[in-house]
Amino acid sequence: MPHFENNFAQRGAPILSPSVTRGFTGRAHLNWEHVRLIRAQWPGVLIIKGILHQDDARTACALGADGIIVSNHGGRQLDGAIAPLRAMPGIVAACPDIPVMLDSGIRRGADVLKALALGARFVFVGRPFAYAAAVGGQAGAEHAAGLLQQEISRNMAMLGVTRIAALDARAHLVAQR
Ligand SMILES: Cc1cc2nc3c(=O)[nH]c(=O)nc-3n(C[C@H](O)[C@H](O)[C@H](O)COP(=O)(O)O)c2cc1C
Repeated sequence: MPHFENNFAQRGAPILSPSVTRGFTGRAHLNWEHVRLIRAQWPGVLIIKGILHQDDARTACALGADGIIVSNHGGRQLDGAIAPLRAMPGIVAACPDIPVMLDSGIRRGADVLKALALGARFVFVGRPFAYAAAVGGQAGAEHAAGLLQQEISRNMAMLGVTRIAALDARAHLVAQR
């Protein structure tokens, strides 16, 4: 089983153990210097997840991130954190040269289309697939993926869009003030 390796990595009980205790002993030591060190030591693709502010996005780009996932971790961490969809435009503008991706709260095909229209190159889905797998195993997850696919296709038809690349915020979204 994979182990959570957040902060101070310690091998221990697997994530599914009922007796697992996760070590979040102090986070004050974490800063962008760690990203710089990781970038220097890791020659592979480096994606930074959890960015919600364009200044952080700019820093991540400057430090050599290959991609960003705009995410509030499914709204499970900082209560009141903004929705990734709201942060997207500023972050896409701040990082024009790397893929900007998004997760958190994607539940329907229309949510996927909104994220793509705002400039997301990929959209990820967490709990819906976890729930589907819990209920129906692989068939459940495939069913959930199929539902999303159908909704995306149907909504694109209703928008009059035939290609994902044709999605555009100005044409297909209305800004709320
Ligand atoms: C049970 C659970 C554990 C998670 N643990 C982590 C984690 O350790 N690190 C992290 O970056 N995100 C974590 N996430 C957040 C997911 O990676 C993802 O951002 C989120 O589920 C996406 O939102 P959604 O579930 O609304 O689709 C976790 C999510 C769930 C449901």
